Amino acid sequence: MEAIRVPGNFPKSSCDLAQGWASPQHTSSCLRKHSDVGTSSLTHPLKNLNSQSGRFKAVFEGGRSSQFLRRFNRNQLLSWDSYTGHGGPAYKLGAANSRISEPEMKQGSSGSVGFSFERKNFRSIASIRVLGEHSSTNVCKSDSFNWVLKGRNRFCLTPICGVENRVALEVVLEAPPPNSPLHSPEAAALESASYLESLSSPRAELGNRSSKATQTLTSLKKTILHSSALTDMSPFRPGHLVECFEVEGRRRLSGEVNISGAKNSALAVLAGAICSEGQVYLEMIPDLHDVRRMFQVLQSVGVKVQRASSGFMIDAKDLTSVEPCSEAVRKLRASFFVIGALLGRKGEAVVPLPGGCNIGARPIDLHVRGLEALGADIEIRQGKVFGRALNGRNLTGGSFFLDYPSVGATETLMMAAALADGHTTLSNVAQEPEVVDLANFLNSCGACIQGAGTNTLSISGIRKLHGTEYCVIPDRIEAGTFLIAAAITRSSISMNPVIPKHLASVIEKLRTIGCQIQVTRSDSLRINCAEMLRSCNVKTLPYPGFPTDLQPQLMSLLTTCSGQSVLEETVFEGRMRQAEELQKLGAQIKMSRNIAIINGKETGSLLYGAPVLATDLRAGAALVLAGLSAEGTTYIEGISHIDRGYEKLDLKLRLLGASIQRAPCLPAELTLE
Ligand SMILES: CC(=O)N[C@H]1[C@@H](OP(=O)(O)OP(=O)(O)OC[C@H]2O[C@@H](n3ccc(=O)[nH]c3=O)[C@H](O)[C@@H]2O)O[C@H](CO)[C@@H](O)[C@@H]1O
Ligand SMILES: C=C(OP(=O)(O)O)C(=O)O
Repeated sequence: MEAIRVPGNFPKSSCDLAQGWASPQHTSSCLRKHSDVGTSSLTHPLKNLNSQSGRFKAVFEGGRSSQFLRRFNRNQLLSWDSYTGHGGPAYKLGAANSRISEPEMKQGSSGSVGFSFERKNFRSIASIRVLGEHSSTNVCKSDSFNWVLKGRNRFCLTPICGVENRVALEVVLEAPPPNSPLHSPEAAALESASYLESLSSPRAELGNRSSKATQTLTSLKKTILHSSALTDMSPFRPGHLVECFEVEGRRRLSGEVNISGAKNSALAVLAGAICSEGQVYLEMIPDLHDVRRMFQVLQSVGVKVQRASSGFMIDAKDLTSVEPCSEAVRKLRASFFVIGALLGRKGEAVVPLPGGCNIGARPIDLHVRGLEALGADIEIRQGKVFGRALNGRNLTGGSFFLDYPSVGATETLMMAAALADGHTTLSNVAQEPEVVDLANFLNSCGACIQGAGTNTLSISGIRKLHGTEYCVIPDRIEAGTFLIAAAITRSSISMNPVIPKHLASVIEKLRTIGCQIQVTRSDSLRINCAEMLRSCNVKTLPYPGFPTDLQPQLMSLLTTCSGQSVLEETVFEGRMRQAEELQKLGAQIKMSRNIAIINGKETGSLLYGAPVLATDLRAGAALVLAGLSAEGTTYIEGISHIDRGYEKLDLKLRLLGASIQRAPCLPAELTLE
């Protein structure tokens, strides 16, 4: 491999800080102030490199000055792409480091530079390694830099340790052989990295999610982004290069993590917005693939969706169709719940059978039978559910007992009954916080729903619902995932906003195994974990029992606890597929149907990094957590599942000090060849 050294020469006094680390603001001002210093030059002409040579190494010294990078640019092979000293691309691209606390991230970030590699010399970037080096008296650690692939031949590098007087970076680029998949047009899949990083605008990035919807509807009418930009999807195609998470384990986490709005509430409330004929302003809507797909579902029946202020404005006044887009519906479970709202509003609906996590059969019989009890005629053919009010106009109130307290069926029927003629009683309903959130939302639109949070709902139908402003609850499953992340890494972290009551069963189990959890404010939690945690037995149940959506993550944790744990999944029959993947990391798990017997030995098992596959959303989260604890590197494929339901999981973990990156990888079926 050829190496090019690029020396920089920056005066020491200007940017030094006593501790060797600066706040981003300080770094930024240093960068601006001294952009005219530095005498970088190429000691080896890059242009002499043979484009076929495969890889080269470039070493930058003193590389924290934009000017320095501009000069580097003039050597033609690297072209300066973007630079900001304060709150610009570094922020937007999600550059993060454990040493930058979240409030600092909000205000600005250290300098970020984008590099473009001209294609005449390098066809594409296969991988980048950024290495820190000792320089002068300061130590620059390798995790003091962050990089993001921005496409086939562009990447963005962010030196977090901008205060270092003399910094050396080593960037290794590999130009793959001409027949590599990277050279095919499909290499555009690499751009998914930048897509994922750019999912939210800088303002939305870890922003103040706890703020309530305070703006008036009038001011919110000044929307800032049109809806077409809200539903862009990643260009993944089967068989092409995909992203995986690369997790370096055995690092402690610290700091505070910001919890997003609840996925399952947001999706239900978005479906519920169809019930309203007024303008609905929603806050705490997380930026997730599932939410974007839900926007597509709404838009396909004529609902207007616009980003407004820090939330979204939804206008379902003029519905143009009762048949939502099949492609979007088939990608998530909650999309199906719109059938209740459409039948309620229009007296008819045609909704494809839904998708969602592959965790069991997931029938819709309770939805169907419940709708029939409300006066709908339902027929299922060609993968679609055709429903219409028997009287040709509206649904009518009725009584229905759910054989199982299904979350989705309760939500579907609540929406339908809210608009039906007359009174409805639903018994043995789900009591999950997301069900209560939907009821609160519909009531804020003028619906009359009583009993949410108990096992019986009493609903008086109201023909027309009005607009509202509503803030979705924080995601208890995301919060639970971070609690377990702290436990599996034996760390101490805080989180906010949360509703501690929603996590009661989870907190209780974590305390049983030895974690200390304090409710520090009404909406904040802190967890401290000792080195030795002990086993426990857990069974998933409908709320307020232990949530099935945290079972896979808990399984990862229990593999590291001393003694034998028995974990039973009772909600979904196929939700322990992560066990097989955890075994690849060395976990001692014996499966018997839906029961996992986990042996953590006397001192708890040590996991070892390996390539694994996320088979669904929470299984993916479980593997990330296991990777955080494992010795070595864990590569997690199938992370599109994780992006369905976690808002920037990797960025949030990095902010806590984890080493987790998105990296391009060949999907399993290609690597088998
Ligand atoms: C988008 C959303 O909110 N998803 C959540 C919702 O899924 P979802 O609403 O699909 O889950 P349900 O509560 O409906 O499912 C629970 C059980 O009931 C069964 N069932 C369900 C409906 C039906 O008509 N017939 C039937 O037999 C299911 O197969 C499953 O075994 O609740 C689950 C249980 O808390 C969570 O894991 C999901 O994250
Ligand atoms: C199972 C889940 O989601 P969905 O119901 O959307 O598949 C989940 O959130 O864990």
